[in-house]
Amino acid sequence: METILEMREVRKSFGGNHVLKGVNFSVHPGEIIGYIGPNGAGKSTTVKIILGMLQQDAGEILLFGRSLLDSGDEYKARIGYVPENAELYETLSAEEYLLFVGRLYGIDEQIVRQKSLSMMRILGIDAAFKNRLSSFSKGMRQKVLIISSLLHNPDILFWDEPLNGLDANSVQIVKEILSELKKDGKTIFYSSHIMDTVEKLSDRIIILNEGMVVADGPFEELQKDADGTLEQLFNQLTGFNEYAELAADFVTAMKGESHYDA
Ligand SMILES: Nc1ncnc2c1ncn2[C@@H]1O[C@H](COP(=O)(O)OP(=O)(O)OP(=O)(O)O)[C@@H](O)[C@H]1O
Repeated sequence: METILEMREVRKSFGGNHVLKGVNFSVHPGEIIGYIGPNGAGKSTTVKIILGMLQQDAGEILLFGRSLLDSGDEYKARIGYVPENAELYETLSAEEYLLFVGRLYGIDEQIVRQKSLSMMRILGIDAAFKNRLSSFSKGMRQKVLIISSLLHNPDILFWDEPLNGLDANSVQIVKEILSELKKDGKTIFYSSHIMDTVEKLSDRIIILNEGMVVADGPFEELQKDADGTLEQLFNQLTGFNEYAELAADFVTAMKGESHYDA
């Protein structure tokens, strides 16, 4: 089957911290992939490597059929990225920020203004089009980031925690938008900690744990081994079953009754 993205034995360490220990997976055009794992598992690191923001120590990445090592920068015009913790230019208005992003992609100003305003209207934030981003709430900022990642009509989306800060209604819209984008032939690679969304939305789920892919398949297939929800499967595969004990320890620590020395 044709692939749009291939990770082959990708490794990355920060000092002595071995974050990616040989990551392998493939993504096919038009798939919605949920990339999940515990905090610090290396999800954002993986995406940053694919986007050329970090360099892997070893392994190969093929995007659009070419190794990233000899792809130059042009491939980035076909990618839409929502970073996990984006710094927006606070002093710019949403309009100015989106025009700035549009300019980076070489899109005509009038088209950017019209697209931005329409998308903002649909997401319910068009009244703030001319307001400074410093006045935007967390969810409003997230919506601006989502819009900015789509202005250039990319082929593949890398959305890191796209539902961050969104209210339940907005989550619903964004989920539907992802389904529409899929229908339009886009490939979507996203990470999220909201397990029931990942379970329902993803064609395939890739679970990263301790630097390795520990599960890769449609939920229905993964479920055969777990016989439960994605959350239960996630807990099982990441070896996490002592939450009750940890919660009790946490409250003990809060009261200053913990046995750990400073
Ligand atoms: N620039 C960096 N320098 C040093 N260590 C880093 C750097 N970026 C990431 N790390 C480390 O790499 C590990 C993986 O981080 P990463 O942000 O990829 O995790 P994640 O799976 O996206 O986590 P989360 O679910 O919390 O967002 C963490 O231990 C983190 O501290």
